[in-house]
Amino acid sequence: MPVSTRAQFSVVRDEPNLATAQRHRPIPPDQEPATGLAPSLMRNPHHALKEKMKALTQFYEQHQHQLAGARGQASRLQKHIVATRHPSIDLLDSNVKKRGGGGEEEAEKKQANKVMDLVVMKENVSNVVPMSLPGAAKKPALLYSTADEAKENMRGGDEDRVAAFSCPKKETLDAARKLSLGGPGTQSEPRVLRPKISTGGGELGTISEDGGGSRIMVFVRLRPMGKKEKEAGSRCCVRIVDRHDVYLTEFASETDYLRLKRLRGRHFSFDASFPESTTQQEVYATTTAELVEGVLHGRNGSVFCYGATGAGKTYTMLGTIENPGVMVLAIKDLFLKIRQRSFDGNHVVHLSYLEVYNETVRDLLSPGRPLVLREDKQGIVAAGLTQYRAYSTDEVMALLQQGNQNRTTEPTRANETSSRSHAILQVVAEYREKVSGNVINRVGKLSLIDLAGSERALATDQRTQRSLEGANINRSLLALSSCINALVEGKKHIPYRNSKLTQLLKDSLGGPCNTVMIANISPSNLSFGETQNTLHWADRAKEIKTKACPVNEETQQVHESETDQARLLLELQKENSDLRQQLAQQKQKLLTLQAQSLAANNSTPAPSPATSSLMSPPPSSQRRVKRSILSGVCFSTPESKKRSAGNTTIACDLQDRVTALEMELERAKKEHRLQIKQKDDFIRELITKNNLRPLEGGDNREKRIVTRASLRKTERSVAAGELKSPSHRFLSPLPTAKKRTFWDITATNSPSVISVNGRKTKSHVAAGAATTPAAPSMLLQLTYRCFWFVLILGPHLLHHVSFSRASHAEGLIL
Ligand SMILES: Nc1ncnc2c1ncn2[C@@H]1O[C@H](COP(=O)(O)OP(=O)(O)OP(=O)(O)O)[C@@H](O)[C@H]1O
Repeated sequence: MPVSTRAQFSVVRDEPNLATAQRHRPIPPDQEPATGLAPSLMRNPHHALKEKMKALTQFYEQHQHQLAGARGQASRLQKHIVATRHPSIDLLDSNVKKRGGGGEEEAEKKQANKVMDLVVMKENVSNVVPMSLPGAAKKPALLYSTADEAKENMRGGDEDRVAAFSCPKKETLDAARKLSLGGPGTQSEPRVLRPKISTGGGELGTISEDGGGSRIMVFVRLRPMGKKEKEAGSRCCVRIVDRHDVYLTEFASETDYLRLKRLRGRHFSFDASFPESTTQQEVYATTTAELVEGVLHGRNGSVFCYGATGAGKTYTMLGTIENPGVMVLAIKDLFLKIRQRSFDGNHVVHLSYLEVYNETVRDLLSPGRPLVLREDKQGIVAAGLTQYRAYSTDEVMALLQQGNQNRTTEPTRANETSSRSHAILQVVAEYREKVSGNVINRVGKLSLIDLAGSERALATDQRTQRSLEGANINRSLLALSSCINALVEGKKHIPYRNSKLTQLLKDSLGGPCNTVMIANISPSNLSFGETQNTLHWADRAKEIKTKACPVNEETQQVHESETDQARLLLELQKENSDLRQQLAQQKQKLLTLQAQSLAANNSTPAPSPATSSLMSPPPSSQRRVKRSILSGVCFSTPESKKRSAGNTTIACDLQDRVTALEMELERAKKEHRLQIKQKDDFIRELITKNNLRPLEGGDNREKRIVTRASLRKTERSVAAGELKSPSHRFLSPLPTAKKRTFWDITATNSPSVISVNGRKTKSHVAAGAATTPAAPSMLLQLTYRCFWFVLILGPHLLHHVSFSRASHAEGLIL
């Protein structure tokens, strides 16, 4: 075994004098060392080293043995933790897998590290120890500050005292945090486990049926990861378990070496939490359907979406054409149910839509001057706000669309179509329902609120206008947070007047109203601060109790005659709607036919500008058609009576136009035929005159003008005065004469330039025909054929025909 000189030297250093002596003189075997060292050692200094190595090996083996024992305990602990593990681990797993980091072994190692790190998470460790853990009852929970501390404690046999994750600790009188400020900085708050709030005997998550005092229902919706977020390499930091619990995990920054590989997180619990795959219909059914039912029973209801900018509030409330949101679905449901329940079909639905932008209230349905808020018996009202009466879902949709076009949206860094205002849609429904012989008049109000995004200035934009908007948005959300705090703490004074938004939300928050809050969150770890903030306030809002919601209804005694009348009215209404439907179908058919005929017309050669201007509808009607088509696509609602009526009007217009155009064409055809006849007569007359008058000069006598009329004359002579069929006119009048080809047309007999009576002129004069009446040139024949072809072709070539005829005749005359 090689012995290091240093080791050797160290021994020598222990016994310096002896070593020096040994080095210089040999020790006699019988001499005992006076130093107390073993003679063997004295004899062989390497021996001491061997002994030391042996001792070290033994110590090492012991240590290994202890380590193995500790590992066994750790793996047992790990198994237990995995069984009850925090979903954040799954999040981290998935993120690691996504990044494809390392092999299996490495992943296992990472997993072990993660488990350890999670164990030492201060944030998530609470003083609640799961009952399943041995010794849980007798031993207090542990808070390990470092991984080493945790390991040490485990080694000491305290591994069974490791706490599980639980709800975050919460102080009842929480320091007033402000809603809009977002960002981290809330990590070190002390938390206590909050007991679930009972809803007055009702199940958690239900709206009180008897209208008794209830609490705000709070739901959380997680949106899918955005494209930009994916591109920025963000990781998912939210996990929803059992559609109820939300686990939020903070990944330490890669540059934060102190907390590298550590996870911090929080756990929240809501009435329901929706993962990213949840459909709009599901969200509506869980959050708002019950509220709509309440409205139909005469109770007021409010739904508002809260969350950071770009978290999906507008998507949840409005949605898209393909996936309509809560507003659209609620209104559809409302109309459907009213129609089903209305005793006499005389329901009234009023609608108003406003926005709070930069602390001013504006009417979205008829934009104009800012509105002033006033408080009267009904609560806070915006003076001068337009109340539209809507008769159908489609009408509401159209108004909603109109309102949204007027809403202030601007692209920000966080969201390309960021809503810069809080929008409130209010629907007041009034109808009469017959319940056990009595007619009940019910009035309910539904408020649907899409708040502007809570944001930090950096998340949006630094430009002045955006900053101002952001400040105002934050101001109103700040006021909202103060109101929530005051309501939760049961204060007498609730500062509703701090902002326009809170004034308008007074009824929804602390008034007699069933209220639902939907907190929208993003899954990206880049939005961790905002998400945590949103969840914090959503969690806080759960504690707000609303006042008892009185039922707004009036019972009326109805006479039998009145019932009969109502029944008759309903029957008539039904019949009327059936007839309207039939009419709409008929008109639809008519429209299709007209479209087909228009298409057929369009497939013919393009008409002249004049004709096309005649045939095409005026631009205004074109626009109307386009708009109606667009509006038809807007929402996938049933055909509205109104729209079909509009379509029908357009169809009738089109029909009339087509008929007028057809008549005009017919008249033009007649006129044209008459003109041709007149011209033929005129030409014939000319020829007759020419034949009667002897031409000047001998050669010239033989010259004669070959016209269609003259040909006809020849034909007549050939057929012994019989009138030929028009097709016959195209035959050569002299079959015996040599047939000329197109190429026989030379400069001499070309109609292009010839001399008649000493004048150069363009004409179809057969100059070379000396003896016999010359056969018409090929060009002439072609012209005739073209002429008839054009004549037969119809009205669309009318102008061409007239032009060629005119020029032809002119040439002949000349
Ligand atoms: N559940 C969802 N499913 C699919 N896409 C969604 C979902 N939620 C939001 N989005 C998309 O995320 C983007 C931002 O959503 P949205 O405009 O609703 O955010 P916001 O919270 O209203 O923002 P702001 O407060 O700035 O108006 C949109 O492109 C939207 O289509």
